[in-house]
Order: sequence, then structure tokens, then C-alpha cells
Amino acid sequence: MYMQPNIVDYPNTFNATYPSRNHEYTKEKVAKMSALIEEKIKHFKAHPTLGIICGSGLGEVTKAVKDPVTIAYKDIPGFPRSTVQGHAGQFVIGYIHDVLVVCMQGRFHFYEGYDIGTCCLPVKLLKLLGCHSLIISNAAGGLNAEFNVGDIMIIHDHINLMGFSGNGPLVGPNDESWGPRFFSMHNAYNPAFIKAAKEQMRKKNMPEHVGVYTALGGPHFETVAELRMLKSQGVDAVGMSTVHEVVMARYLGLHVFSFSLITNKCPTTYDGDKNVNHQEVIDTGREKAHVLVDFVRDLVPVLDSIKD
Ligand SMILES: O=P(O)(O)O[C@H]1O[C@H](CO)[C@@H](O)[C@H]1O
Ligand SMILES: Nc1nc2[nH]cnc2c(=O)[nH]1
Repeated sequence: MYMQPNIVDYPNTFNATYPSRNHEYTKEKVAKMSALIEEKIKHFKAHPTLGIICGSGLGEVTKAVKDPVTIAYKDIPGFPRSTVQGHAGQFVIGYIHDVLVVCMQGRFHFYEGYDIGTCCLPVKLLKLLGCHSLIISNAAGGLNAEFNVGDIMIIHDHINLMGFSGNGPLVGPNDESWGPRFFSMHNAYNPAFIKAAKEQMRKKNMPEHVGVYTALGGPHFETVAELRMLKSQGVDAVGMSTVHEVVMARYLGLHVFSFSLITNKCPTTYDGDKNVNHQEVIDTGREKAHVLVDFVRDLVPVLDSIKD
């Protein structure tokens, strides 16, 4: 008997396996996760409208959240666990000014052994929770010589190096009820959000860095030759996250604001002892926590008021 192919029995003539498990995170499955969270925050009598993904060591952003409800990832069946230092592995939900936000203290990285689709599952969950926009933060190495450790760089574009080779979250069967098979990544980082954030930086006398981010698979940091290549291609900051999350967010129709905390300088010469390490990344995040909290706290109501 002929059966109409659907998302579950997609025509898989060659019995292929897909590099991304995205298609396994169906509406039904993610809605169950979302329902669990909604049950724990029902006293707010509203759904969160803005999601915040906290980068390595940047979880202190949640200090800006009033009346927080904390939900551990391990208490949500089917949700991955954070394995990296500086990623607490929990949701923190509450108000920043009058905006109900859902913060993720911890993201999932490819180098942890998660496929790229699983790394993006949180973005689907944030969408189902009711978010229209995301703030995606990360810790990154600065390639642009004008950036100092501790500076914030607004991301205005990225180079999807992992996606270049076919390791993208949307490779595999597509469920049109989530988003379209093909879509544009032009202005993926919302220009109105960037403008608003630059104004905040100006008011706060912060350097107004705007640049291009790229993510490598990691977990190792880069060689000098790799960094020189990236710099020559216009990359300003290097990390191991964010890019695929932004792809997923745009697919789902979410608006994106993203920034890097420059936690270290990327060495493009061989002299001296310039070994980057994760502790340095975490320590810079802690040292700059007050700057991040202040920046995000004031930005949230502005971004929430911009709907497109
Ligand atoms: O991108 P986030 O999660 O901020 O973390 C960055 O910092 C870690 C390396 O120190 C890597 O995971 C890199 O991606
Ligand atoms: N790939 C990469 N990720 C980082 N995260 C924080 N610093 C760095 C860095 O220098 N390189």
C-alpha cells in the first residue's frame, strides 16, 4: 500500500544517515519539553518573549533577572546536558524590566559530541515557548587588532565554516511546519537590533565594535596559520558556537541579536607564549560580568519593543 511520505518515514531510498538529528526533534517532542517548562512558570500568566543564550562564563547575565524560576536541563526528559565548565545547564526564567525572558545558562557544542542539530534543539524550544527574538552571546577570541580582552563585539555577520562542508543543522528531512527548506541569511543579524545596541554602547562609553564571527568545530584552539587564514578572510572573532544557532533561529523566523565577549587575543605570530586556554576564557567572563549584566539589562526592553 502506498503511504504518503511524511517527516517520520521520509523517502530514504539509500538508507542514509543524516549528519544532523534535527528532524528527530519533532513538534510533538519539543512541545512536550515546552509544556514542562510552561507548567513551572504558569504563575507569570504570560509566555517569555525573549530568549537569551549565555556563552561560556557568561551565565551571570541572569543576575539581571527578577523573580527567577530555575529549571535544570536534566529535569527535562530528552533534553541534552551541559558538559562544559562555565555552562551551568539550566534555564533561568523571569523578568528583566517588564520583559519575561528565558535565559539558557549553558549551550551545547559540537565538540561535546552532540550533532549539530542537537546543538540547535534549544532554539526550537525557545520558539515554542513563545520567544520572538533571541540574544545569543558567546566567548570568543579576538582577531581584529583593535579589540582588547574584555571588549564586546556586536556580531553583524558570520562565516559558517562547519556549514560549508555540509555540517549544518538543517541537513536532512525538512518539516515545513517549522520552517522552509530554503531561506535567506541576508541580514540574519537584525540591523535594527544592531543599531539599538550601538546606541547603548555609545551611551555607556563602551567601544562600538561590530564584526564578523566564525565558529570552528573545536575543542582545540587555532593554529597561527589557521588564524592568519581567517583574518585574511575578514573574520574579527573566533569561537565554537552561535553560527548554527543563528541559522536555526532564522529558519524559525526568530529575530537575532548576537554578541561576543572578547575573552582572549588570537595569536597570529609564533613569538612568545600565547597559549589560549579555557580558564582564561571563563575568568574574562567573570571579570566582565558586571558590564555584561548592565549591557543586557538595558538592551532587553529596547530589543523586545522592536518586533521586526
Ligand atoms: O561559544 P561559547 O559557548 O561562549 O564558548 C566558547 O568558549 C569555549 C572555549 O573556551 C568554546 O566552547 C567556545 O565556543
Ligand atoms: N575557537 C575559539 N573559541 C574561543 N572561545 C574563546 N576564545 C576562543 C578562541 O580563541 N578560539
